[in-house]
Amino acid sequence: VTLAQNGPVTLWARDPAHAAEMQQTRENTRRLPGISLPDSVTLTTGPVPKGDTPCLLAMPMQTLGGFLLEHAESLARRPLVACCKGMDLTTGLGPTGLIAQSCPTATPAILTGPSFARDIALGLPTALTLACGDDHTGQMLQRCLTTPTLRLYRSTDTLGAELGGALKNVIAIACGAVIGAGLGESARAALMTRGFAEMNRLAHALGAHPQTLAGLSGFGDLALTCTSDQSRNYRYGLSIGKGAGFDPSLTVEGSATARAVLARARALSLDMPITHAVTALVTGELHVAQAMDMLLSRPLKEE
Ligand SMILES: NC(=O)C1=CN([C@@H]2O[C@H](COP(=O)(O)OP(=O)(O)OC[C@H]3O[C@@H](n4cnc5c(N)ncnc54)[C@H](O)[C@@H]3O)[C@@H](O)[C@H]2O)C=CC1
Ligand SMILES: O=C(CO)COP(=O)(O)O
Repeated sequence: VTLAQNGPVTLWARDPAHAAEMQQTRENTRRLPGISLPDSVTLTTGPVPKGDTPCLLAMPMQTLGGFLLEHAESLARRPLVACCKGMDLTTGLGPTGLIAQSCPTATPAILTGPSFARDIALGLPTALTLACGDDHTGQMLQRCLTTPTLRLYRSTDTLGAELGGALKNVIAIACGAVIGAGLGESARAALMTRGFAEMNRLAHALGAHPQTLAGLSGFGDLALTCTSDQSRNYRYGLSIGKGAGFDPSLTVEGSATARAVLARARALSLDMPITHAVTALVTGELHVAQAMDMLLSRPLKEE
């Protein structure tokens, strides 16, 4: 919706019936009700159109690998901008890592940072990170994808940018759980801060630039997602804390990502206690009180 201000946009959808419905109503009533699709958005379905124009890949993380393999021919030799946040359970890779593996002739990039889809579509001011290892392509993407209300900052650190977006969702589930369980805002601040330390520990071990985590894609998105009940990850955590049900059709990236991150951390002998606690919460191994006991009873250490 926001990119349509810059020129024509083709919106590809995998479900022909849904594409036809969006074409007719000019609205995505399932995912973004109340927002009109501008006239410059054209709906398409079937094979992804070939070409050399950038493609934005906006789908849940655990479906990205299958999508890349299925459409590899159409996606070759063009910039592919991942919009998803997470770590693939099968490979332990983030979105740009998966793109590099599955579409080796494409140029991987990632668009990430603090932003709710509805805020962007409503034209509310938003700032994001656009990371691309090839800075020439990154500059082109920054120009093409910036709109009057969406301001993009450029980076070449795709690994750091994608780790920030993946890891903040895990911490947001933890924050939702403590608020839902009535454990207080001081506990949430502690989780956000120690969660950020955990994010930095993994990012450093994997070779990300330390400054990237301090930017929009790391600290910025952590601040938004851990404090807003617009966030599905935070709301999922709230439901765990309250012992309430949660709509399973909603995309909650932090749940699978917590498990994928824990597996990578273990392989690197890294201590990630909050990720461990969130994994135990989402798999039902521990209740919130037990997870909190586990965190509080750890040996005392330097900050
Ligand atoms: N909604 C938001 O505010 C934001 C979402 N994101 C990220 O964007 C990614 C997608 O999230 P949302 O769009 O919110 O989820 P959503 O659940 O609203 O929509 C997911 C879309 O992906 C499609 N999809 C599902 N499986 C697919 C497959 N196998 N192949 C192709 N398409 C498939 C669905 O039909 C649906 O249109 C997530 O990684 C999320 O973290 C990032 C920033 C903001
Ligand atoms: O990534 C987001 C905000 O930057 C969206 O958060 P949720 O996926 O938790 O809704």
